[in-house]
Parts: sequence; structure tokens; C-alpha cells
Amino acid sequence: MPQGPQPLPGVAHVVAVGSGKGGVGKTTIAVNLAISLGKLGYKVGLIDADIYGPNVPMMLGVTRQPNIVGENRIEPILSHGVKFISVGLISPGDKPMVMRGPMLHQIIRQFLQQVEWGELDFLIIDLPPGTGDVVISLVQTVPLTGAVVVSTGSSVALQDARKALEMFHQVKVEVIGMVENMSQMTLPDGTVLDVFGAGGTEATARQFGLEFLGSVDLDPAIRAGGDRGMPVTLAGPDSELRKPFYDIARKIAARAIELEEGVEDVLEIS
Ligand SMILES: Nc1ncnc2c1ncn2[C@@H]1O[C@H](COP(=O)(O)OP(=O)(O)OP(=O)(O)O)[C@@H](O)[C@H]1O
Repeated sequence: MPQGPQPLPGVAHVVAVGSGKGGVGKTTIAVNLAISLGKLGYKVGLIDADIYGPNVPMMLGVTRQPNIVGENRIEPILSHGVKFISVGLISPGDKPMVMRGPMLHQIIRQFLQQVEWGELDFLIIDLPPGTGDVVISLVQTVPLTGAVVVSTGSSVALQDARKALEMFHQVKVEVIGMVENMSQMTLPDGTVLDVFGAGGTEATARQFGLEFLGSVDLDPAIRAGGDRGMPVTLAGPDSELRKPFYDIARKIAARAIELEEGVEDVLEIS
């Protein structure tokens, strides 16, 4: 058995989406990012590693168990052009996932190595909120292209987002950039409400010398799309609501490709 993280054959870029604080919309961003990348022509996979709130199956509208094929290989579920697998499919329904570190590590390894991902341009990983075990299991198993950190503009969310940044730094994962979710809300009469402190995430990104990837508004349509298993980005980039998701996806794709090329350059020189 080879030691250390090994690239997944056929998978070009692995991008983790983390947050620090729970409930800031990390899964919403990860799911809409995956769909947007798919609509932009990339082949996309999504691992829902959020053991505390595995909501990807609901947001992608499929909650059935995956098929086992060949010699104990797992066939990912295909929905809206995205191949996905979720801890929520292992423990469906309302039962919480209760498990110790080694079992969690085993599941993350399985999701990476035992799933028939085929050829992928991007494998997106929806991390649990906070800092910890899942990220360590990930970096021990595969080289990550980078991570995206989602936050609202509120000071409390940003306090936790900074911890996530520090964690990625400690495990030597490049942060591709930060996204502000639920940034502001436009009422039907055109009034703009600043609910969570719009602009806070951009300021934090600047402070850390990171790219700010963009802001997504707080909009009931985004919540409703996730609840119905029909995320808003399915309708393409042509609206003020959906365009930011596509702009963010394009920036992440460009940066991920650039980072991977950088690695190849270094290898060529040495
Ligand atoms: N921009 C938005 N506008 C409206 N609702 C949103 C937006 N982003 C997320 N939501 C809603 O907020 C709730 C929390 O979002 P989500 O589950 O994506 O957060 P999370 O950070 O992944 O949470 P956790 O990691 O704690 O599971 C969901 O009901 C989701 O539909």
C-alpha cells in the first residue's frame, strides 16, 4: 500500500468547501457551485462529508441509497448533472450520525477511493462546519487543490471563518478564496436590507491576502430551491440572483487550474 496522499485517477481537481460556523450556507454554496460548474461544461462530483448536517441529498433531490457495483465499488448518484455521494445516504432519515474518529476516517477514504467517480474535472467536498477530523482524513488521503471558505459578513461568523483559514494553513491546504453568503436582501419594493453585515467577508479576505470570490444575496428563492431539490443555478446564469454563483464558479475553476499548473511547473523545474 502506498503511503501518504495519492491523487485519484481521473480526478483533476479536489476542492473543499468549509465555513467555520454552521448554518452560513456552506452546503447551499457547494451544491450550487457543483451545478454551475456542470452547466459551464465541466465534469463534476460532490462528496457530502458534513456529518452533522448531510443535506446534499435533499438539495439535489435524490435520497436513495447508492448501488454497489463490481467488487464492492460504490456507484455515485447522478442528479442535475452532478455525481454525488453523502454521509446522509449511509444514515438516512432523522437518525444522527454517531461515530468515532477511525470510522469517520474510513468513510472519507471510501468516498474518495471506492466510489466510481470516473473522469472528473472537479470533485467538490462539502465539509462539516468547524475545524477537525474530516479535513485531516481528507488531506491524508488525497492532495487537495484548495479550499473555499464561506461566511456571512457577521463578526461571529467571521471569527469562526478565521479559525477555518488557520486550520487550512496548518494542514497546508491553499485557500482559493472566500465567499460571502446571505450578504444582503432586496425587498419587493426595492429596499435593500443589510442583514448580516455585508462586506465583512471581503474585508477579512483582504486582511488575509486572499481572493474574495463574490457575494450571494439572502433570497427566499435560494432557500426554496434547496428545499425542493431544485437549486436556483439549474436555470442558468441569466438573472441577478444566479449570476453571482456562476461568477464564483468561474473564478474557482480558473484559480484551481492555475494552482494545479503551478504544481506541475515546480515539478518540471526540479
Ligand atoms: N443565500 C441564501 N438565501 C436564502 N437562504 C439561504 C441562503 N443560503 C443558505 N440558505 C438557507 O439557509 C439554511 C442553511 O443553509 P446550509 O444548509 O447551506 O448551511 P450550512 O452552512 O451548510 O449549514 P451546516 O454546515 O450547519 O449544515 C438552509 O435552509 C438554506 O436553504
